[in-house]
Amino acid sequence: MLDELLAAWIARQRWFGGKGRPIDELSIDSDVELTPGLRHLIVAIWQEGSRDRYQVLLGERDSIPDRLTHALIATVGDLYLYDAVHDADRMGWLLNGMAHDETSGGLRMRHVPGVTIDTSQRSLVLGAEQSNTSLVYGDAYICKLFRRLIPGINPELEVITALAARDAPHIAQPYGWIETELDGTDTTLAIMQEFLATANDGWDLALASVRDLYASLPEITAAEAGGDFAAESLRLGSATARVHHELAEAFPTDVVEIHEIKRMAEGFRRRLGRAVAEVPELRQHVSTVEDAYHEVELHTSEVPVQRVHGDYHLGQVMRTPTDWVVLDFEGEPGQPLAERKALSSPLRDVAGMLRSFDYAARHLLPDSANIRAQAQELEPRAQEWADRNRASFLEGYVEGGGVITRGDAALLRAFELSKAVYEVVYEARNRPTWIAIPLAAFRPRPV
Ligand SMILES: Nc1ncnc2c1ncn2[C@@H]1O[C@H](COP(=O)(O)OP(=O)(O)O)[C@@H](O)[C@H]1O
Ligand SMILES: O=P(O)(O)O[C@H]1O[C@H](CO)[C@@H](O[C@H]2O[C@H](CO)[C@@H](O)[C@H](O)[C@H]2O)[C@H](O)[C@H]1O
Repeated sequence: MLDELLAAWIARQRWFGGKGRPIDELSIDSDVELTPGLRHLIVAIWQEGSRDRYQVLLGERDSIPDRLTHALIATVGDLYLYDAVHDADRMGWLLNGMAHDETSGGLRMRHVPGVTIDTSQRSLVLGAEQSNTSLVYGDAYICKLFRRLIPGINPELEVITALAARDAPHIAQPYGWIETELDGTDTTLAIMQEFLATANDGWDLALASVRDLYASLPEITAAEAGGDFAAESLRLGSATARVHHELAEAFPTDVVEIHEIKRMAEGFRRRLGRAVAEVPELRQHVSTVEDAYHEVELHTSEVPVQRVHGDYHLGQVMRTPTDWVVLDFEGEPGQPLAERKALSSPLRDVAGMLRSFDYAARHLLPDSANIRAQAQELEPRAQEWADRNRASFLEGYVEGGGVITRGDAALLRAFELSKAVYEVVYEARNRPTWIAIPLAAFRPRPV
C-alpha cells in the first residue's frame, strides 16, 4: 500500500529521473528509523526492466501542521507520512548528527575535520529546479541530498574536498557529508557546503543581461547595452581555467594518444545513437553531428585529459561580490559513476559553458507567449548576445591559462554538439517546451 502511494508521489517529483516512462514496480529496499518521527528509505523503482534507487526522508506525525500539508505523501492509519525535507525540526537532527559525527540506522553523518558546525541554524528547502534536494541552513550551509543513489563516493565530495585541501579558489568550502553502505560500497547520501548567501546564480545574471538587450533600442548593440555581460563572461573564463588547473594538480592526468582518438569519436556516436532512439526530432540532424564527429578523428595531436566538472553550465556558477564560484562537480546526473569520474578533455567543460550562453540567449524566445510574437525580430539579438559572450568566455579562459589550440576547434565543436544531443534528451524528458533551444545548435553555421 505504501509502495503504491510512494510510486505516485515520486513520479511527480522534479528530481525523479525516470519521467516519461511508467513505473512498473516500486519496492522498499531499506526503511530505518533515524530518530522518532524520521525514517530513511531507499526505494527501488523498476522501469522497462531497469532499476534506479532513490532516497526518501519520511516524516511521521499524528497530526500535520499547515506548513507541511504540501509535503504530505500519504496517511496510513492515524499517521501522516510526509516528505521530511520540508520539516526544519527533523532536518535539524541531521545537522546535529553531522556536527557530532553520529551514526544512526546505518547512516554515518560526518563533518570535515577542523570545521565547527553551528547547530542552531534552521533549514529551508531551496526552491530551485533540481535533480536533487538542497536544504539551506540559515544563511550558513547548503546541504544537498542526493535523490537518485549510485553506489560510491560522490565525485562532488571527492573534488571539493581535494580542492579545499589545496586552498583552491573558486569553490564553496565543504563542511560535512552523510554516507551509508549500498551494495557493500560506501555511498554518499548528502554533502554540506558553505552557503554563498550574497552570491547570484550565473544563469539569473545572464538572463538579466539578455532581457536588458531585448528591451533596448534596435540600434543599441550588445556591447553598448547597459546590462552587457561580456566582462563577467571573461572573468568566468579565467575562473574556469584556474579550476581546471587545480583539478589537474589535485588528481591524476593522462593523454589520449592520436591512435586512440577514434575511440573518443565512438563514444560520441554511442551517445548519439541512444539519443536518436529516444527523441525522433534528432534524426534530421544526425548527419550534421556525424560530420562533426568525423572531424575529431582527423585530430593530429594527442589530447590531454584530466578530472573535469562534467556538467558545466551557467546554473553551476555563482557570482559572489568578489569572483565566480563553481558548484556541483558531480558530472551529468543519470550517467554511470565511472563515466562521471572519468578523465576527459577540459574542452568538454568549455563546450558546456558555450552551450549555456546559447541557452541563456534563446530561452526567452520560445518560453514566453508575449515575447514569442517578437521571436523573429529578437533572434539576431539572441545570436549577437551569445556570440559576444561565448567569445569573451573563451578569451578569459585562455587569459587564465587554459589551453585551446587552433587544432582543438573540431574537438570543441564535437563536445558542443554532444552536449546539445544530451540536452535534447534532457529537455524531452524534463521540459519539453524548451527542446527548441538545444535543437537550434544543429542549424548550419555561417561560413
Ligand atoms: N554553495 C551554494 N551557495 C548558494 N547557493 C547554492 C550553493 N550551491 C548551490 N546553490 C544553489 O542551488 C542551485 C542548484 O545547485 P546544484 O548544486 O547545481 O544542484 P543540482 O545538482 O541538483 O542542480 C544552484 O543553481 C544555486 O542557485
Ligand atoms: O544542474 P543539473 O546538474 O541538474 O543539470 C541538469 O539540469 C540543467 C537544467 O537545470 C541542464 O542544463 C541545461 O539548462 C540550463 C538552463 O536551465 C542551461 O544553462 C544549460 O546550458 C543546459 O545544459 C543540464 O544539462 C542537466 O544536466
